[in-house]
Amino acid sequence: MSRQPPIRIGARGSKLSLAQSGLMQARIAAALGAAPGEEEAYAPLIPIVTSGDRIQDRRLMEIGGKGLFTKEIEEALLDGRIDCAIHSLKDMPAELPPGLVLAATPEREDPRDAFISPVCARLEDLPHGARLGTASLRRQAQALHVRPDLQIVMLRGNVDTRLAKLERGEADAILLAQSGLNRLGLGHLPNSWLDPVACPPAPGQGALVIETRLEDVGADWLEAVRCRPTTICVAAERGALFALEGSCRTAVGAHAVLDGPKLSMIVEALTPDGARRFRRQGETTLDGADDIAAARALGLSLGAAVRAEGGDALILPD
Ligand SMILES: NCc1[nH]cc(CCC(=O)O)c1CC(=O)O
Repeated sequence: MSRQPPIRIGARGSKLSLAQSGLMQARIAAALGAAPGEEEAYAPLIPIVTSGDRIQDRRLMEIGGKGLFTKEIEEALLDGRIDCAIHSLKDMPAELPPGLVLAATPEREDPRDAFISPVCARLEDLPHGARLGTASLRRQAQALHVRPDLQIVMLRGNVDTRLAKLERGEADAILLAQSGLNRLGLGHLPNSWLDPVACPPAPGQGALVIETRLEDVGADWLEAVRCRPTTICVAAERGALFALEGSCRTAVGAHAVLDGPKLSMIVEALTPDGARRFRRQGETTLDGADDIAAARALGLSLGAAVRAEGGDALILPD
């Protein structure tokens, strides 16, 4: 017998995290049989502050990596204080603590990176030596690959903070995930988007994921929010991440698309300065037997090929 309501949802306090948790709260409550207005009774949001939320001024990788946004939430899950947590899939490390699982992935939002600038319409059009604000090693390397003249300025913080820094002139342009902007009601801000094949986004970008304890993975309410095509695509992308030992210290992009039974994907990794880029494209036809494993295998093999070619040059030294 799986857990009955209430299903307590652990939520970080950032605006984006609250927006994402709010979206999923409505879906989960509906799956549990809640009528409109009963969301808090069926699926209450439990606020949790993480170390990552408290530290805003240094690069993620310098302060301990992706795990900083998930550690306190995962402790609450393991202690039984909450029953699930909603994350951006791209923020999840390749491996989870024992006892926890990424239990369900709903429909993916727009996976692309968006370009926002008061100066010009596209990344390619930035003036020589312009300042691109980002704290993401992948965005830095991908931008420098096409525009080695650009100056990268560290622009960390949540979406609002980064937009405010752009407004104040701390950078000439920034790159942000379109999905996050959409969820915050700011989807109209970008001037243009990076092509996801030419410049693949982070593995899993645009997808949310529900993390639970292992024993709850079969619950009916989880089944109700799963999206099969998204699950297949992100299995491939996270396979590539795993093969590349992806962390905040490697610039890895992966983008998978499912068209009927045909799964195609592109994987790339770059040296942090963007000077060298290693890419593999591949596809497989899914036969319905174990599509998620087949998708992950495609990502693993393309990722391993990129890793073999790029070697240690792909990893940012300490
Ligand atoms: N690293 C920050 C982060 N984590 C998840 C998102 C939103 C994108 C998503 O849902 O994948 C963002 C903002 C951004 O990259 O612009």
